[in-house]
Formats: sequence, structure tokens, C-alpha cells
Amino acid sequence: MSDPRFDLFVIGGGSGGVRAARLAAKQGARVALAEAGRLGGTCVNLGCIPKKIYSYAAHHAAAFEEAAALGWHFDTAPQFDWARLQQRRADEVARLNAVYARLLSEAGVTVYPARARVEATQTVRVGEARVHAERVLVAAGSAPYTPELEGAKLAITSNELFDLQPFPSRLVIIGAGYIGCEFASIFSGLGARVTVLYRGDLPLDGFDHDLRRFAAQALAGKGITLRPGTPVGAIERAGGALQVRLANGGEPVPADAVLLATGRRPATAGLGLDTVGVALSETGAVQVDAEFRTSLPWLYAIGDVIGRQALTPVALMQAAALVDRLYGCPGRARREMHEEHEVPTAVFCDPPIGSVGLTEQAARERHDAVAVYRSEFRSLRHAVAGSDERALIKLVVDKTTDRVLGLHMMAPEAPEIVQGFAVALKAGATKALFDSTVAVHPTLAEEVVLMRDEVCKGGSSVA
Ligand SMILES: Cc1cc2nc3c(=O)[nH]c(=O)nc-3n(C[C@H](O)[C@H](O)[C@H](O)COP(=O)(O)OP(=O)(O)OC[C@H]3O[C@@H](n4cnc5c(N)ncnc54)[C@H](O)[C@@H]3O)c2cc1C
Ligand SMILES: NC(=O)c1ccc[n+]([C@@H]2O[C@H](COP(=O)([O-])OP(=O)(O)OC[C@H]3O[C@@H](n4cnc5c(N)ncnc54)[C@H](O)[C@@H]3O)[C@@H](O)[C@H]2O)c1
Repeated sequence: MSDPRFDLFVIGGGSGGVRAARLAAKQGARVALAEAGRLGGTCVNLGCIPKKIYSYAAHHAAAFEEAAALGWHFDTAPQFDWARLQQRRADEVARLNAVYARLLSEAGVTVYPARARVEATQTVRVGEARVHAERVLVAAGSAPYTPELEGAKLAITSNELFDLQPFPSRLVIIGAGYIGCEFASIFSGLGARVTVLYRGDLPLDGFDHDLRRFAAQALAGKGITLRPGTPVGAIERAGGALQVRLANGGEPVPADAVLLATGRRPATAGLGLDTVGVALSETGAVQVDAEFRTSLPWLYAIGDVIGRQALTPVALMQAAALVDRLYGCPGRARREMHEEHEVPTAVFCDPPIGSVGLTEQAARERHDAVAVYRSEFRSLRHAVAGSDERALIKLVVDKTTDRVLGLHMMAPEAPEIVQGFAVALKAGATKALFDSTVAVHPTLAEEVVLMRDEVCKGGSSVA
């Protein structure tokens, strides 16, 4: 029997790969997809979705306290059951795996539940089969990066965290990026004593400096121990538990579990890309142009594997843009991928962060005159519940054009609020337009359209 032939062969059934396969099949292309693990990829199985489920659970710790302040009483203290949360998460992930399988099947995509490797020009080896395709799309995602560190094998990554047993009373997290901050809040909320060790002076590299400072205070205010400027020397066994030895010689930090949250790298190892001579970056990212073409005319790549912004909606948008270009109807508008700074993003720590557009620092580098509006306050909900939790909302404006360049928030529901304002920023809304928008009262979000006093230059929020 001759080898199967397709128009498009997709390697990886995660956010980007599934979207590309379905859209291309709907346009009439003969499409196959290989997935070595579970359909849905990182986001569904080991990322956004299970993380958000755990985050919902963690937020209840504060909600119970608030409830008590608002007149509720419980005859017994609420008890948390880690195994039950894990099971609920596993059930939901399994449901989503089935949804993805159904969507692919309904679109007519042939799914190979196996690891794929590029073997030669327009040829892929998948399990025992050899398959030919006019085009091959690499959407293989990324994997946790483990730094050279003595005892690193004793630590876990976010991949293992979801099924960790038993629940760690003391969790030490190395790295204070997205994953470090999100899991610090989750495990702290669920009752662990959490310590975050990081090299820099503030968490969340790349975010607005003022927001980062505020975030450090907010996380510490929730009982998380933050240790900036603390490089790690080694992870070692200590009695029945672990300890993290510090490179600066400080007292070792005891732990029941150590989480490496030190970034992710494109998952290009073993894909056979070297055999066909595709250009990779130093970190292993597949090099593509603005239209996701590699150095070979039949090979494309999208998502985390190209080493740009590692976010699900980015992979989804890249998939749509690519398929529109390759298989779209003539005359119909093509979707395009945005400029990176237009991508809204959230960190689901507690309180959560929502951010879109330029940070104050980036705005000052690119624009002659920048105005900053900043509001830090205690929300009605927290005031009435007797909580000290504060919210930060910050607008960055180009003074020359009055255009709002950035919105950065750390507040309850910040990700939900920022999603809406991202449309306004993309549409080029001015500060005057924000000012002329009627507020919704009483809300936290109304503050975004009520800020009138520019932070005076001497009092700039940038350190
Ligand atoms: C803990 C965590 C939380 C996150 N939270 C968020 C969030 O809240 N919001 C957000 O936007 N993003 C979040 N992300 C990032 C998001 O998950 C990724 O950006 C997104 O999944 C990337 O999609 P992708 O299609 O590029 O890769 P993936 O979704 O990783 O899919 C790649 C797939 O390819 C498969 N594969 C790899 N090699 C092969 C091969 N040779 N053959 C066959 N199959 C192969 C893998 O098994 C995997 O299923 C999170 C990530 C992590 C780790
Ligand atoms: N809410 C979301 O959208 C979300 C959530 C989780 C992950 N993600 C995506 O996944 C990516 C990976 O997340 P992440 O938190 O692992 O990466 P990150 O890049 O956000 O943070 C990595 C952290 O590790 C530190 N680090 C790097 N190398 C180190 C070393 N050798 N020793 C000590 N510290 C080191 C960095 O200084 C930084 O604090 C994110 O960049 C993001 O794109 C998104």
C-alpha cells in the first residue's frame, strides 16, 4: 500500500496545531495531525485550564473570610481536599480532550496519536507510518527549561505540579515570572507556606515597573515570602524533605517540594528539523518570517515553538493568520497577527494582573512626551470585608496624540476588565475618549475612565 498523502500535516495537537488543522480542513484541505500526548496540548492539559481551576479553588480561602465579614457563619471551619480538586481538574481536562477529538473528527482531520518526526522533504515519520504532505506545520509547543543546577532532578516543574502528592506544606519556587507568581498564589491560597526565590529585584520581568513593585507588595501581603536577589546554589535532600541551598551562603530554605519556574524552551528536540536543515535560534526556536514560513518553502511553524510570546491566544491567532493565507477564500479578509505590544495578557496570581499595551518604560523610550495616570485604592468590597487588599490601575498616554498606549492593573477581575479595554486601545482610543465615557457605578473598572490627575513628572512612578 502506498504512503498516505495530505495537503497539510500538522505536528502537535495543542492550541495552535488543532486550530490550524481544523480551519484548513474546513477550507477543503486534506489534513492530518500528530499528537504524541493528549489533545489540547499544554494549555488544556498542563497549563491555562488546570491552572485556572486551581486558581478558582485558591481564591476561596479569601472568599470564606470575606463571607464571614459579611454576615455568614460556618459551624465548622472549611476543609480543603487536595485529592478532590485534583480529580475535578482531571475530569474537566478529560472532557476537553474529548471535545478536541470530536472537533477534529467533525472537521475531517486524520489524527495520528503518535510522535512525528520530519524525515525528508515533505515527508513525515509518525509512529510506524510514513506520510507525505505538500505542507508541514510544526506546532510542537515548548517544554519547561531546567537550569544547570546541582540537585535539579529533585525539583519538579509545572508539568508535575498538578498531580503532586501529597500536598506540600512548604513549597519553594525558583523564578518569579508568570508561573512562579501564579503558583505562589495558588499554593498559598490552598494553605501551603510559599517562598519564592529569584535573581532580580522584582518579580515579573517585562511588566510595567510600577506594577511589578506593587505586585511584590501585594504577594507579600498575602503571606508569600518573596526573596529577591537570591540565586540558588543547589537543591538537596534534608531528612525526609528537601532544602534549597543559596548561592550567597544564606540559611538553606527547607521545602517539601521545589518548583522550577525558570521559563520554557521551544520543543524542537527530536523533530528531525536538523535532517532537513531548518534554521533554529540559540534556544532552539524555529526561525520563521512574518508569515510563519521557515527557511524551507514547504515547512511552517507557529506557537510556542517559534519562541515569540508563549500565550494560547497568540498561537490561535497565528494559526488563523497562516491558514487564511494558505487556504483562505480569495477576496475574503485575512486575519493578521498583531504587533507584540498589542497582545493583552494576564497573570492569574492573587489579586490578578491584567496588562495591555506599552509599559511606562517602553512608552518613554518610544514617545517624546508621556503622561501617566495612576490610582491605588481599596475597593468597596475589600473595605467592607475589613481586608487591606489594594488595587492598582495605571494608564500610560502619549501626550502628543492623547492616545492611550497602555493599561496595567492588579485588582480583582483585572484580566476580565483589561480584555474589554484592549479593544479600545487597539482602536486607538484617546484619553479624552476614556474621560468622556460614562462610568458604571459602583464598580472597580469605573476607575479606568475616572482618572483625571496626571502623575506629575517629579513624582513619576518609575523608580
Ligand atoms: C503552567 C502554564 C500555565 C499557562 N497559562 C496560560 C494562560 O493562562 N494563558 C495563556 O494564554 N497561556 C498560558 N500558558 C501558555 C500556553 O499554554 C501556551 O502558550 C500554548 O499552549 C502554546 O500552544 P502551542 O500550540 O504552541 O503548543 P502546545 O499547546 O504546547 O502544543 C504542542 C503539542 O505538540 C505535541 N508534540 C510535541 N512534539 C511532538 C511530536 N514530535 N509529535 C507529535 N506531537 C508533538 C505536544 O505533546 C503538545 O501537545 C501557560 C503555560 C503553562 C506551562
Ligand atoms: N497567564 C499566562 O498567560 C501564563 C501563565 C504561565 C505561563 N505562561 C507562558 O509560559 C511562559 C513560561 O512561564 P515561566 O514563568 O516559566 O517563564 P517566565 O519567563 O515568565 O519567568 C521565568 C523566571 O525564571 C527566572 N529564571 C530564568 N532562568 C533562571 C535560572 N537559571 N535561575 C534562576 N532563575 C531563572 C527568570 O528570571 C524569571 O523570573 C511565560 O513566559 C508565558 O509566556 C503564560
